[in-house]
Amino acid sequence: METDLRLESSLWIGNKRYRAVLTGWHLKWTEADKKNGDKKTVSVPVAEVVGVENGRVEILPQKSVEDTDKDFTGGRSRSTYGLLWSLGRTQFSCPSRVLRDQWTNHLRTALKTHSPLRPHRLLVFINPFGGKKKGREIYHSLVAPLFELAGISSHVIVTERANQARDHLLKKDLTGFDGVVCVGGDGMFSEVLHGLIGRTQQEAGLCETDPAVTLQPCPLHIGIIPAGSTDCVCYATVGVIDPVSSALHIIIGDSQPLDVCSVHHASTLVRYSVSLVGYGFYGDVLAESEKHRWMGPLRYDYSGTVVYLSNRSYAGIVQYLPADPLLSSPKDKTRCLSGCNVCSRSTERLFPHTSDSGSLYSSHFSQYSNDSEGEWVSVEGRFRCVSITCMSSSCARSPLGLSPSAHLADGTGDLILVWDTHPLSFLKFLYRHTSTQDQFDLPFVEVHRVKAVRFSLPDGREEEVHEGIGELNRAIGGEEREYVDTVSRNGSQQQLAQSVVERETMNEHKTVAPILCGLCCKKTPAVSVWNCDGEILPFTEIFCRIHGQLVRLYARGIEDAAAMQNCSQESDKNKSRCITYK
Ligand SMILES: Nc1ncnc2c1ncn2[C@@H]1O[C@H](COP(=O)(O)OP(=O)(O)OP(=O)(O)O)[C@@H](O)[C@H]1O
Ligand SMILES: CCCCCCCCCCCCC/C=C/[C@@H](O)[C@H](CO)NC(C)=O
Ligand SMILES: [Ca+2]
Repeated sequence: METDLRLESSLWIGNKRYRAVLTGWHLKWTEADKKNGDKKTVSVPVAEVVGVENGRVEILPQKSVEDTDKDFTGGRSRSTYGLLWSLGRTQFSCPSRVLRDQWTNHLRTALKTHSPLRPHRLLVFINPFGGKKKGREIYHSLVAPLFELAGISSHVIVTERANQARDHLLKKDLTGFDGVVCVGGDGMFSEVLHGLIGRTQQEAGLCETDPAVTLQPCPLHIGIIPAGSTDCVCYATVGVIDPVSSALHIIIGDSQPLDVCSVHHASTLVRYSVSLVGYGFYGDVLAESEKHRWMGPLRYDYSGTVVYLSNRSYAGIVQYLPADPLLSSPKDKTRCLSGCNVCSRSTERLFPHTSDSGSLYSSHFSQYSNDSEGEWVSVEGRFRCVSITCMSSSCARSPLGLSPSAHLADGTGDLILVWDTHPLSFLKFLYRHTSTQDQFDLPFVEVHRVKAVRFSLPDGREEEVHEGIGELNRAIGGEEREYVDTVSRNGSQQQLAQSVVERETMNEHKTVAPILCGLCCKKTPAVSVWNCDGEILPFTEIFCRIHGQLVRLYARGIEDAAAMQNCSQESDKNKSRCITYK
């Protein structure tokens, strides 16, 4: 294969002559008319070539093609500064048209051969109302031209309502698509996540509602073009919020597996999460921020302040199933970076090459109370917040995230327990998220690497929940119903998932009732709500299980930014070698 693709000839870039060689994995060109010691070589891995077109092509900001006989243009993804990528474009001139055609054909074949995960056809959902409402503009001006250069055909749907993307993925024909791209924020990603996981389980005949079932990993990749308010999933898997960098990761077919947490209540599936399942502070902030959506991304800062000042803590019982402490620890001060060893070893553990793949986990979860690999641990008390995160959950506000040493794809989540404490101590904890100071190095904070978590209220608290809701309903004239009514009325799992989401909207006043009581009626509520990747859950008592590597993103994890930055400070010669061979 390597020898079939090899091609070598003289090429011109501008008025300089180069000796160019395609070796299969790399395209290299070396200055031809200089003494050996002064010759510079540029080496581009074929895997990072975006596309090749005949003629002299300009791509951004607007595409233009000058159709010449002997020229071709190559686009490559290039690290401009640290984790930020841009499109590098080089126009080559050949001695003849025949040679030009040979170059473009060889390069295109090399792309197919050496980057098997490159998408050919993508389904794109744009949320026109996410973040600063720039989704459409971002896609059409920054992303579509790159997809076109890469020869990717995309079917674009601009959503007209919430949950349209999820419903489409659950019901419509997806034949021929290699991946699904969402242009929006974490909420839009969550829609795609639910649609794809649900569809995959439907087709595999698996019951999503049963937490003991080993779910089937999704065959389609997910790409995220960030255009939301927090864009935490993009930040934590790419390292920057930049639509062009994300588009380039999609084009070259980068593949990053991701753990997913399924959240259940009384034998029903409530939602999936990849980032934060948080009770207490983070739940309250979300509930408060929903009232101020009009503020855009600023609503979180405003609500964070309001909730902090209301100084709340909540009683609860947390039970958790610890992960194997020999594999990794949330306090080991490591970072999950591109090519992470802990995640790679987990791939072998999660998908062993046996005929009975997944058996380890299905047997492991068949009896929660009698687990053979570890014992459930139970703690009870008052908490400022209880958070479960499958990944670091880093974002612009908190560059190292909720749990800086969490792994994207190790099959575990980190449980962070913040016990009730003095308001200033809690502020210290929050503030440490914005710096490199260790937020776990505080006497009222615990962190555990876990496989499953159960949260329940101390005896008698459920009644207080209903009292709180009743109180508010009486105040606003709503009617009181049991949560579980709606759940038991639905037969199929898919209807169930949908009904839960729809019910959240319908009964929002009930789910946020305790919070509103706290803020408006100046009464500290007995219970908080759960924030599940930016959505409020309609239940307080939940069970969470982490499913290792259930989905794959078009991303490669965080590259070691320090190394990349050192790279960009080196000489040109070293720079190209460093970026190329890293
Ligand atoms: N056309 C639409 N009209 C109304 N809501 C929509 C539409 N399309 C998608 N949505 C919903 O909008 C919600 C928020 O969208 P999105 O996540 O893109 O932006 P965001 O909330 O600003 O960002 P983030 O989630 O990163 O904080 C999502 O939960 C999604 O279900
Ligand atoms: C006095 C300084 C206080 C600063 C407090 C900073 C705390 C930042 C922690 C940010 C964590 C973000 C976790 C991500 C959650 C997402 O899943 C979710 C959906 O987008 N976002 C939100 C805001 O709930
Ligand atoms: Ca994880």
